[in-house]
Amino acid sequence: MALALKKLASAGVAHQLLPAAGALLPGLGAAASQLQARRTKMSHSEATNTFILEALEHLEYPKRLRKLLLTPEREVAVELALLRDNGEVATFNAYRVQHDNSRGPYKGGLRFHPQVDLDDVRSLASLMTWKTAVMDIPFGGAKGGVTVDPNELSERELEILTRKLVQLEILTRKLVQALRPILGTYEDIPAPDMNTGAREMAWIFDEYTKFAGFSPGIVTGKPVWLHGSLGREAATGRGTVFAIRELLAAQGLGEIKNKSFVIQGFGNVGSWAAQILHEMGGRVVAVSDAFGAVANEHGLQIPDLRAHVADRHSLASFAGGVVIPKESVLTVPCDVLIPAAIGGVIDEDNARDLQCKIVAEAANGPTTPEGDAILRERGITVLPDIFTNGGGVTVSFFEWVQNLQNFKWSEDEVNAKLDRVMREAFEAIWELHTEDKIPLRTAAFVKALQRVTRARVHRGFD
Ligand SMILES: NC(=O)C1=CN([C@@H]2O[C@H](COP(=O)(O)OP(=O)(O)OC[C@H]3O[C@@H](n4cnc5c(N)ncnc54)[C@H](O)[C@@H]3O)[C@@H](O)[C@H]2O)C=CC1
Ligand SMILES: O=C(O)CCC(=O)C(=O)O
Repeated sequence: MALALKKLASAGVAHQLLPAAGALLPGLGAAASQLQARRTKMSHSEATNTFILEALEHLEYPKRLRKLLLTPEREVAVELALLRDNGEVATFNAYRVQHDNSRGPYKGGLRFHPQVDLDDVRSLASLMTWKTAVMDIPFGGAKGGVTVDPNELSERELEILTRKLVQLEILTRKLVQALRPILGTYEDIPAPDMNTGAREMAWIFDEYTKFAGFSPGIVTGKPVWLHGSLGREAATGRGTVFAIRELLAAQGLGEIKNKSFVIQGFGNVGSWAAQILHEMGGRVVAVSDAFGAVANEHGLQIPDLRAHVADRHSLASFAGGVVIPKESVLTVPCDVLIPAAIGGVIDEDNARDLQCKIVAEAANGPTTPEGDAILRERGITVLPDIFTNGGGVTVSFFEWVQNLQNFKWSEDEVNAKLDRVMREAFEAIWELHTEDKIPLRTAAFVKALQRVTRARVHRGFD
């Protein structure tokens, strides 16, 4: 605690915060443990707030800041109507939550998933605030989502839905904020997340450009031939691998070569992480997606598996491995387990069954607070999501910078810059972790809270 406060003081903030130290956040520890003690499952945002509250116990911040840090600045919910190919009208709920912009424009992905709801998006938006702060890139945090299963929409309908989302967001925010649209190159910049990618980002760019004129920086993760950045598609997976490499070195466990990995989720993040681990000599012994799982204790031939899936074959029909139940993938023995799909998959029901030394959270929010407590107890190191998957938003930042400059960096340049950002972020949280003897997740939240609070306090509250 002392160290964290000392660091805050050296950042020139403590003098503004410490006078209120008498008004320490009372009951924070109690609140966190009450939440943990609840028998019913926490919502996604309760889970995220539990981690924030735990980190706040290491920072003597005045109570008045607590609500500011825990709750989003703006939430917009819209209903999108879509004329289906069969002539019927369907409606979909969509959300954009802007959590914090103390350090820069709101930034965060847009997810199309049947389980999306406001609480989910709220939690993901908060994680973006802490992620951009841990990575030390000048953005805030936001997230968007549409409650839809894109597999049930034709390609034509999906495009219409995306266009409507942008139009309705701008329209709704204009209504709420009188003339000030909430999306903007310097306001709120969406990006890919689950079930969205370069195709959807191209539609968003095109649609927004109709309102505001040529605006490549309005969205990141665009196709490379349409103002996207080289390296963005692979960036989250690549950053995850860099994060694991740093941890292995810091723990004296050696290199990625010959280590074994299991990956849940074989979409953008999971498949790129698998590819890069494979190129570095790692053995990916099992992978799963929403429909099945495949394993090979000698290591799957990842380039062949990626080609197999790209050819629209099911993952489980890959001949180079054996089919296993997809639920069992988390408990396959390995050095490093990489959840790279949905949230809340490691919980109190399965955390005792994991057979890995490290969990590298490529997904957002894959571990519940209850699951996290069990992993800590078992001595399994968790590389937290707000650092591990920060490579995506980091290269989004690079894409945005290139767009602002109308300039293009080489892929090597992008990857080298990503490597440096990941290393510096790791060093910062590793230092707190070792000096203050706190888990890496808590260290990451403490570092992020310090950076966000410092910016907010120095900007003032008027
Ligand atoms: N795309 C990006 O740049 C970033 C993504 N993330 C996070 O990474 C995770 C994955 O995102 P993407 O790869 O972009 O999504 P994606 O849509 O490309 O792929 C998701 C994968 O997860 C699988 N999946 C879904 N439900 C599953 C389940 N219940 N069990 C096993 N597999 C399941 C899908 O079949 C698919 O293979 C998400 O949590 C996302 O928020 C985080 C940072 C950036
Ligand atoms: O690339 C971005 O701006 C954000 C990606 C994202 O949604 C995430 O990191 O969770």
